[in-house]
Amino acid sequence: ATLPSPDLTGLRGVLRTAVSQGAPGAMARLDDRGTVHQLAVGVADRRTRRALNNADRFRIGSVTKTFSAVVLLQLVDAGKLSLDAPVNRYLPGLLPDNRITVRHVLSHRSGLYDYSNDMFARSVSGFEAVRTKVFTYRQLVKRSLSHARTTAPGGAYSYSNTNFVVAGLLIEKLTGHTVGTEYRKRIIEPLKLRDTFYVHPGTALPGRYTRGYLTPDTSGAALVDATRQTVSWAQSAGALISSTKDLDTFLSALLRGKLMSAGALKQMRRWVPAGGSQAYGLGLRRRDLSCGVSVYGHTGAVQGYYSYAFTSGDGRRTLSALANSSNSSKVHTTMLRTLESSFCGTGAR
Ligand SMILES: CC1(C)S[C@@H]2[C@H](NC(=O)CCCC[C@H](NC(=O)C[NH3+])C(=O)[O-])C(=O)N2[C@H]1C(=O)[O-]
Repeated sequence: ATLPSPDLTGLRGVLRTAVSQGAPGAMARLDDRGTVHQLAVGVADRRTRRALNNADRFRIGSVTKTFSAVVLLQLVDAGKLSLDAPVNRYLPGLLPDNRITVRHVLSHRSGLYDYSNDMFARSVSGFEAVRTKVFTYRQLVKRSLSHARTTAPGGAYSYSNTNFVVAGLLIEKLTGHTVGTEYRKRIIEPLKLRDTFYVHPGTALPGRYTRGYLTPDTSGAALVDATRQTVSWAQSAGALISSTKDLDTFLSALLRGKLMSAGALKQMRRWVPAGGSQAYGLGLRRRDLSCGVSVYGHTGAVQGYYSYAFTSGDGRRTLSALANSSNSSKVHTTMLRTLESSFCGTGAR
């Protein structure tokens, strides 16, 4: 079915609203069957007042989870991994329950507690305590296992970064390489993603980038420049750097079946309810919009950066957006409306 025409006026209005709500800058790149629209409002740097531009790279947070899922599904295609095998078959003794499978982990149904809940209960001090730290995957899993599980294996969806730290451990065990190497070999180089990097444990963003600003919990307190960080608390769950252009390319290629077999993509698109108008597959979100259109991709929230990368079912219309702000439900809710303007057009409710 053909999509409604994009509402570019509405899209620009959404970005302007996000900036009026406290984001220093907001931008979006819409690729509609090869016709590209790039919009940006506000600044990349509050000190220099340099204007934000779609050429600016940024931290993509949990959009990284989709990259990690792609690597693992390619390993399924290669016969090196079974989605319904226990994680402990590949990583003996890692998890306290042999019933937790790879599929449970990739669909947030493992019951593994999300260690970041404790880590960032106080947003600024929690961030400052870890921003330059380097964790091992096993240290992060250990933090999770110090808490009770949230559900029995295969129970209801319960989002947890721990799941995609386990995904990183699986990638490194099954390939003998770092996740950075596997992202580069399997996704970045084949798709020519020139702005996409995995620099962990480095703290610098390569080349041209936007700074990111964490909103403190205390209303009216000064924004915290969160740009320099290792993102070691997330790694394979959230540490990639990319651009709106590269995310458009990645999500479109994914939904057009360019990154794995049709069978593996079908597995990735087996949905479980994820609250409201959302569903979750394997490292992939489905959002059902007001006009009845469903879009596929992921959102990201890492200190200083809210990111959004979604495509239509046929991968022909793709939107990536960024606000260089975080810890602001107002900005996040507003930025989600970029999807409505892009895929529902003026018919968005
Ligand atoms: C489910 C989400 C939104 S949260 C999850 C992951 N990001 C995190 O788990 C980091 C949370 C702390 C971020 C911080 N918030 C606080 O410190 C709050 N006390 C801020 O906003 O800067 C990511 O990315 N995911 C998003 C996703 O998957 O869409």
